[in-house]
Parts: sequence; structure tokens; C-alpha cells
Amino acid sequence: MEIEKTFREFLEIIPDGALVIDQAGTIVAANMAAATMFDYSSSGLIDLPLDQLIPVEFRQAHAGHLKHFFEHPGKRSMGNGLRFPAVKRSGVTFYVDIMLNQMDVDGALYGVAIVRDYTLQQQAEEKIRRELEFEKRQALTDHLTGVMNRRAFVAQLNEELQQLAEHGTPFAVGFIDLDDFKEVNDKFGHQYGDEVLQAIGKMITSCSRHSDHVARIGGDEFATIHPMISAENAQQMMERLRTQLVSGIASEHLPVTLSIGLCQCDQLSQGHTVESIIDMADKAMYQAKSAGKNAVVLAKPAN
Ligand SMILES: Nc1nc2c(ncn2[C@@H]2O[C@H](COP(=O)(O)OP(=O)(O)OP(=O)(O)O)[C@@H](O)[C@H]2O)c(=O)[nH]1
Repeated sequence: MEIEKTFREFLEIIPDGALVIDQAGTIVAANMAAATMFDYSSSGLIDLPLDQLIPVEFRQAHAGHLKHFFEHPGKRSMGNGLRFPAVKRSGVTFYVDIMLNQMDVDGALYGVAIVRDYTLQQQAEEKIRRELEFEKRQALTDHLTGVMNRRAFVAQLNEELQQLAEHGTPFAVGFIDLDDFKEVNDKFGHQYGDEVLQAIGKMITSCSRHSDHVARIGGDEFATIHPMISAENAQQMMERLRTQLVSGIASEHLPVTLSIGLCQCDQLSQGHTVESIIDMADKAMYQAKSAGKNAVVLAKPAN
């Protein structure tokens, strides 16, 4: 095709890549933006088969699309899901958004493709997605210990209640409160107290199963959720956790112990709500405190 000077100039005005192909799929005109996008010299794309810009594994399917395109004239818009894999001269693949249209020149049909590199948009979208993920995680994380915060704990508790209602999946909730933590702060300083809290958060996490959830819901108070567990197993697990935490943290100079309240949720007919579970686990934990601390108490189901 004899491309007029004005037409070539027009192609250069387009900020996106512009390619003109004949019905055999040969590139007969391309602007500088297209050459740059695909890593070719200013005239390097001319006379190349369009296939050259398409990854090998998509070429066969593309030949069919091209045939269909010339047989069924009509505009295909950009940004409406017409996203194709493309390949640069170096072999690097990337995605492009394409708007296709036909052009009749003296009875011969040509295809005009306006091509936009999707990589930049993809990178921007990916960056926003990562930032949102980070913000979301921050909003649900306890900054001192890195475990879930109270807000995340309540949300997870709601999730477990839903699982219980829909599938009858039981779970246990533990409230773990350090005994006489004020003395640790008073004796060793707040900074040291922070380190103890961090160590406790780490130890509870490492003693828990992958499916369990660990949160810090108050100053020296942690909470755990253990899906798919019986009351008996939950109690044994909490006992183990208590002794492991105490032996792992406590020393001659730092006599740390913990009081743990445990609430088992097996049936929704028990009338569980987030508030009632928190209340039961909290009361059980205070029973452990008033019975002399350093113990696990299982909450009695409400009748
Ligand atoms: N280092 C540190 N201390 C905290 C933090 N948040 C709360 N605390 C302290 O944790 C202590 C909690 O005390 P309480 O729960 O009232 O009582 P306790 O001394 O643990 O005694 P019992 O709970 O009755 O066994 C207080 O001294 C708070 O100042 C924190 O983020 N870092």
C-alpha cells in the first residue's frame, strides 16, 4: 500500500502504537510509538509478519482471529477486555490493549491496530493493590507483636460463628492474660515489658496450628481461636501452651505465669454471639486468676 505522507504524519500524532496490516497479516505501516514499544528501529516493523509480535504459542489462534476480523468488518474497542499477549524483539512478552478497525483503501481492506502497552497500567494497578493490601494488614495487625489486633480477632470470631452456623464446625476461644505483668514493667521497665509481650506473641503463634488465629486484644491480654477442636483437646492444648509459655519465658528473675480462660463453641443452639463468647472466655480467665492464677479454666456452657 502506498501510504501518503499525510497519513504517515497522522500515525505519528497518535500517542499509542499504531500498526497497519494487510489481509495477509503483513505490517505495511507503523508509527514510532509502535516501533519503540516492540523494540524495533523506526522502519524495522515494516514488511514484518504481524505474527512476529505475537508469542509463538498464540500465533495459530491469532491467524484464525485475523481471518475472522477481515471477514467480519467492525470496530473492536480498546480497554474492553481486548488484551493480548505480545512479544518484543528481545523475546520479552508483555500485554497490550488493542483497538482494531478496518480501513478500505481503493477497494483493498487493511487492518488498523492502535496498541497500548498494558505493562505500565498493570504496574500501577499492582502498586495500588499492594498498598491497599499493606494498609489492610496494618489495620488488622497489633503493631507491637505482629499478631492480629482486637478488630481482626472480632472479625475472625464472626467468621467462625458463620462456619459453625453453616457447617457445624466447632471451635474454641482462649483468653490468655499475663499474671502480675505490672510487676514486670515496674521491675524491668516498660521497654523490657514490651519485649516480653513480643516473645509471648511469638511463642503462642509457634505453639499454635496453622489454622489457629492469634491476637493481642489488650495490654497484656492475648486471645486465640482454634477451629475444629473438641473441648477436651482444647483444654489439653491450652495446658500445654501455658506450661510451654511459662517455661519458655520465665526465669529466676522473671517469674512470668499466665491465666487462661477457654470457651468451647460446638453448637449454635448454645446461643453464641461474639459478645457472649468474649464474656465467657473473659469470666473463665478471671476464675483462673481468682483461683490463684497460672491455670486454665474451661467456661461452663450457658444453659
Ligand atoms: N510493657 C507494656 N506494658 C503494657 C502494655 N499495655 C499494658 N501494659 C501494662 O500491663 C499491665 C497490666 O496490668 P493488669 O492486667 O491490670 O494487672 P497485672 O499486673 O497483669 O495483674 P493481674 O492481671 O491481676 O494478674 C499494666 O501495668 C499496664 O501498664 C504495653 O503495650 N507494653
